[in-house]
Parts: sequence; C-alpha cells; structure tokens
Amino acid sequence: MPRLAANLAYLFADRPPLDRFAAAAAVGFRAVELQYPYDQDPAAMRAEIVRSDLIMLGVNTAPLPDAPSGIAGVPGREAEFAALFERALALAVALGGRAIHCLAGVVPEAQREAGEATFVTNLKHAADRAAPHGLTVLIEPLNTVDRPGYLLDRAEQAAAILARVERANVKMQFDLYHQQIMGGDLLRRFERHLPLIGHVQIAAVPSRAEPDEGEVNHAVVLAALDRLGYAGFVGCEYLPRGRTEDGLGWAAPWGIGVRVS
Ligand SMILES: O=C(O)C(=O)[C@@H](O)CO
Ligand SMILES: [Mg+2]
Repeated sequence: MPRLAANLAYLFADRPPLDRFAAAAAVGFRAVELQYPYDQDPAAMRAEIVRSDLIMLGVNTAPLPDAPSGIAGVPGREAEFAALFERALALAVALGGRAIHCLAGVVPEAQREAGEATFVTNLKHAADRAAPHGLTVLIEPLNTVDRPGYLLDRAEQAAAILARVERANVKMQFDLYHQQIMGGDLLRRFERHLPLIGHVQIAAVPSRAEPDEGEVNHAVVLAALDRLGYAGFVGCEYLPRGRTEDGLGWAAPWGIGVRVS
C-alpha cells in the first residue's frame, strides 16, 4: 500500500509551521517532507517531529534571491553551491531527515551542456558529503510551464545525469505532476526508471490541487506503483482547494483522513 507523506510547505499551510507536524500526524500521516524551512529553529522542528512520532523525509537546498530555482547546475557558482549544500546538510541532520533535494537552477539554452556538466560535478560532491550521514541526494525534473528555463525537465534527462554521477545515494524525485506535463505515459516511464527513483510526489494536473481531479487517475497510479514494487513514500505536494483536512477524502483508502471519534 502506498505510504503517503505530507509536504508541509503545501499542506496545513494555513497554520504556523511548527503546528503543521501535529496536524499531519492527527490525520494519519506517518512521514513529512519540508521544502525550505530555513527560517525555523531546527531544534523546535525536531521536537515536533519526535513528539508526533513522524519520519522526516527531505528538505530542499535553499533558494537564493537571484536564483530561486537553485544553482546546482549553474556554471561558475560551484563554491556557492558547496556552501548552500553544507547548510542543507546541517539542517537535514538536525531534523533527522533522509534526503536533500538539490535544485538545479535556470540555465540559458546555450549553456545547457555546460550546466549539465556542472550539475554532475556538484552532485558528486554533494553525494560524498551526504553519504557519511546516510542521506540521499535527490534531483527532480520540473515542468517548463511552471519553471521556464529550468535545467532539469525530463525523467530521461535525470536518468542520464544519474548515470554520469555514479553515486548510489543520488536518486530521482519523480513528481508525477511534473512528469505528466512533460510527456505523460506515467506508468511506463515510472517502471523504466524505477531503480533510480528515490521519492515520488503527486498533485492533480493541471490544477495542482488534491489528486482527485484532473487528467490523472491517481487511484490507478498509486495502485500501479504498489504493484511495480515501489517501496518508498509518496509526497502529497498539492495546493489544497480549502482546508487541508476537508480535502482528504481521496486519501481514505490509504489510511489518511480526519478521525471521527
Ligand atoms: O516544485 C516541486 O515539485 C518541488 O518538489 C519543489 O521541492 C521544487 O521546488
Ligand atoms: Mg515536486
């Protein structure tokens, strides 16, 4: 059965960040992921994670004012990336997390080859820094409608980059929302890349709301992930149409929902 995780940048976002952990646990989530919790006290977050008995999955490398989509694949910014990664590593370790998503960045068309080479170099470095802590480094293809010019936009491209990185602790974050927009054929592409996939995320397409509307049948997709042997978590990275709790009907078959006592 797919194990759903709450992305606390998207879900329960109507309350203060520290209150979101208990809110997720109260509806049955056993794991959470964060995006950019760099403005919060790590010890306070860790206390909430422990108090709610949650598994802490991933964080992202921090956005920069001139590079909100990251710099891991931006030529000439390798030293800055190394510093950014150290910050993410310290945070992930403090939170007891399992993964760090390295955002590749926006790169002009003419520099994409150089950008991929930089990405490979930076990922090797990140992997070697993360390995002693048992952490996975993730890369995620993002769709070019939401993120024009983003260096990494297709699962096939991510697979080619992972082959060049040659580190077992670097994996693909397969976000079905982005993958559907960038070509669809979700199940065949998921199966083809399964050995490289370290995390999955979902949201309705094209609305990015609860995965109970739009062009993808998530009940079918989640059942297929299970059948194909995917044993990781599925991050709920969607924008609730209203209160998070009111939109969880779709997740009831997977053990998530408001408890009525
Ligand atoms: O946008 C997404 O999808 C993500 O998973 C983010 O963490 C990347 O910014
Ligand atoms: Mg995502």
